[in-house]
Amino acid sequence: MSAVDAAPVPAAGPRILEWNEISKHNKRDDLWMVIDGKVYDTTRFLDEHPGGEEVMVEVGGQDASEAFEEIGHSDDARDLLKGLYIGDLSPTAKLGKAATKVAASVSSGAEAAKAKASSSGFPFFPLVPLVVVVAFAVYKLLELNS
Ligand code: HEM
Repeated sequence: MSAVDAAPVPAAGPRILEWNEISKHNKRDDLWMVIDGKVYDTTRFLDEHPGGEEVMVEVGGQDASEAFEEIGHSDDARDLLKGLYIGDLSPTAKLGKAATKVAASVSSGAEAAKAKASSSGFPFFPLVPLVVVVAFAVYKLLELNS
């Protein structure tokens, strides 16, 4: 074997993966998942997972960050991830997720405000523009009087 053959393959940087590819790997015998923007091939690890196979298959081909964090996995579990790493989620896919999250939190905020308004028995929510108009009128009156 020549010296050239023995040389390590130069790192080409992480493999960038899109959801259309990742989502195909959602089966017991071919199972990927994304945790914090990194893609892991968990197929080999499946039958060793102390939490069982089922929970892993459920998040196969998807973003498992929340599920992974919710369990409160140990540092040992995080170390295991390194051996399963196969690439990074593409930056545009990450942005898409961030946008979805923002939209979801904005709408859930609005839903919460509505729920709050209706649960008090009085519809405060539609009154917001009225309050603004009244406040503006008072401000103008005070301005005229001064
Ligand atoms: C490749 C990703 C994962 C790895 C390397 C991993 C590793 C581990 C390890 C080492 C444990 C033993 C406890 C610990 O050390 O924290 C564990 C337990 C567990 N994991 Fe995972 N896990 C992964 C993904 C997931 C996902 C996605 C879920 C949920 C959907 C999950 C659910 C659980 C549950 C329920 C337990 C049992 C906790 C208990 O009985 O106390 N795991 N996992």
